[in-house]
Amino acid sequence: MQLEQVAFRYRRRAPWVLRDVTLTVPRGRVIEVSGANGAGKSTLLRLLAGIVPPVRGRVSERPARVGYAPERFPAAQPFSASDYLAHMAKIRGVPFAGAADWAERLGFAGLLGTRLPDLSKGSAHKVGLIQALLGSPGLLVLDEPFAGLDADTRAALPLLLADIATGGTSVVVSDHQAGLRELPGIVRWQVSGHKVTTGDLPDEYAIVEVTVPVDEAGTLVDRLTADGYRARRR
Ligand SMILES: Nc1ncnc2c1ncn2[C@@H]1O[C@H](COP(=O)(O)OP(=O)(O)OP(=O)(O)O)[C@@H](O)[C@H]1O
Repeated sequence: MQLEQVAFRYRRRAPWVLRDVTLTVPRGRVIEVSGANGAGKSTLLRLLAGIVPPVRGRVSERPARVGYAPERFPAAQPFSASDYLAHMAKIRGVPFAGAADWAERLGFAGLLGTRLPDLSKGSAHKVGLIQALLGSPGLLVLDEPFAGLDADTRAALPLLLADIATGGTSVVVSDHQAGLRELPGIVRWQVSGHKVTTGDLPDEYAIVEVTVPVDEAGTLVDRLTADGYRARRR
């Protein structure tokens, strides 16, 4: 999936939130989107998920099935969690059993019969996550998924997301709480100054991995740095 020269603002003549955003969403990776409050992270996520269309530019090759969990789950709805999820599964044409599996993995199984307005904030948030995960989306977009989660679920979520990415899904996550900090292979995007910095290398650069004895690592990094290369010890 690609964004080409995408620009977005919420109203005509309002300030641009994002401008000239050109990027490729890698398949099968977890992508962490960070940036200051109000930088435009949620806006970028809405553009990726197709909740809002770009004002300028083009979004192409979005996977057919997209899962999206907004920052705040709208819990003021007169259904039980399981009725709500069964309804969402039906809309997407996927079996409800998937919702029950995710509920189990997120420690929510015992609350499926609870009415949405009676759920705690964190539990309601889990319903938002479960509905996004339904039906194996090719693109999974989660806005602040760690917010309000209990310690066990917070600890489990990074590996669960990595697992989903392994199946080929692009998992895009905005995260103020550094919940994904330790995840190996994570792709990092930074939103600031209306732009998105992806850290992608320009075509004329390559990454070379070198294995050296531990006691030579520091010297090698210093030498490469002195020679003008970007080197870091892993
Ligand atoms: N529905 C909306 N209508 C008008 N302006 C909006 C709307 N949503 C966001 N904005 C504005 O767009 C800008 C970017 O907001 P956005 O929510 O994308 O930032 P963010 O990086 O996700 O912030 P935070 O870290 O606080 O969640 C802000 O100036 C915000 O006021």
